[in-house]
Amino acid sequence: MRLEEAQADWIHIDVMDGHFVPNLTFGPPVISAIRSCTALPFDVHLMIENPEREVAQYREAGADILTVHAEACRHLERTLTQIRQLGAKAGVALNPGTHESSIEYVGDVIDLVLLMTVNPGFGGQTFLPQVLRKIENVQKWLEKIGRTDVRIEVDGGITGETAKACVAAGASVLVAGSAIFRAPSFHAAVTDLRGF
Ligand SMILES: O=C(CO)[C@H](O)[C@H](O)COP(=O)(O)O
Ligand SMILES: [Co+2]
Repeated sequence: MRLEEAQADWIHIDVMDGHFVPNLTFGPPVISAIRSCTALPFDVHLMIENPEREVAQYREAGADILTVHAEACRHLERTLTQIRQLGAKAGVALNPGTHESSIEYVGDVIDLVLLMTVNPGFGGQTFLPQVLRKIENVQKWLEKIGRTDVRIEVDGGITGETAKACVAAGASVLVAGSAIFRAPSFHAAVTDLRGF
């Protein structure tokens, strides 16, 4: 697999339902079909309404990390606990316009915080620099509650330059779509991003 050769650490998979975001991708059958292609962890980003109804199917399909949007969950704590009970790592995602205080009371049941650095729905968008302050705030909050094991992931418009600023602010997982898939060499693109 080309992403393994490129030495990517995880495969980030964007699931969009056409309701939570104005775009539609695929569901568990496609994830299940590609599961046998690689042993790399599947980092599944669920941009779907009411994810609690579907997390078990995505886990069954091969997700290692399941990230749900705080904006899409009526009972966020319950959904994150449900993901952990399924044996997956639980991630919570925030849109650029959502304040970090919306995850203040779920600090005990998360393994990852995904901060969207574009409005979700499409690849190839421009990084929103105002999210850098949110990365710093989340990093400080995780330190305060003694959860420095929780990773901060950034997603959207990540390039060499924006990656550097995100890592300086506290991010440790970089999602890159266009920066890898539009590059002449996947390996060179991953190596570039790993430099930060
Ligand atoms: O969740 C996403 C969009 O909703 C994608 O993961 C993200 O946009 C990655 O693509 P790019 O690096 O091209 O911005
Ligand atoms: Co994503």
